[in-house]
Amino acid sequence: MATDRRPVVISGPSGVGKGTLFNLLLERHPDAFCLSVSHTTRTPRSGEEDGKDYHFVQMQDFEDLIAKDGFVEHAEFSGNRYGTSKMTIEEQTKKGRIVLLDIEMEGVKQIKNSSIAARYVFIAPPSVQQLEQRLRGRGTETEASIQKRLAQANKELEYSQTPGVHDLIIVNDDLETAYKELDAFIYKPLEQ
Ligand SMILES: Nc1ncnc2c1ncn2[C@@H]1O[C@H](COP(=O)(O)OP(=O)(O)OP(=O)(O)O)[C@@H](O)[C@H]1O
Repeated sequence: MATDRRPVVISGPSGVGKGTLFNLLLERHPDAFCLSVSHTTRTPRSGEEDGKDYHFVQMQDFEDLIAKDGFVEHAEFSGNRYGTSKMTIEEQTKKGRIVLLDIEMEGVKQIKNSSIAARYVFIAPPSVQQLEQRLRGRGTETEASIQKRLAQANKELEYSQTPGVHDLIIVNDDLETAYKELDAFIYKPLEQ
């Protein structure tokens, strides 16, 4: 069991392999982790479940929660709001699970300014060219979306160079090697 129970914030450019690494952690340590479920004001897509994929809420409820300082981070994308509530993190941590958060750069900045004590891992690609290959290989993005993600990736990579932001930067070149580094970091004994 991990002795350091703080939530683990994992960030990195789209397509770098965050989802793949999360899935490996969940698969290899059943019951040890949980993915933080975000709040959103967008309407559910077919197949999405309230409380599992997202907590689907009305705009007014979302704004009330902001006013009560209930979010560790929140942001707006294409007219919809998304956020991670403090209560979600606290409830899961109380249940004995280590909360894994998949958060983009602006959210990382907000969590660092919040009252939540977390650990920060950045996943970097071996190169921007390889990142582009992975995004294309995944087959989920349009050309415009790929270009948008690559432009954003450059900003994320630049920010990741800021000293003191991340506790660990992992280059996801060979997947198994990257996984081992992440696992070792999470299970590293708590520093006295
Ligand atoms: N080490 C690796 N070597 C080669 N391919 C990889 C590696 N890690 C992940 N991939 C592949 O790269 C693609 C992108 O990975 P993934 O979907 O996990 O990225 P992500 O960071 O979660 O992206 P997003 O933020 O857009 O959700 C997938 O097709 C995945 O199988």
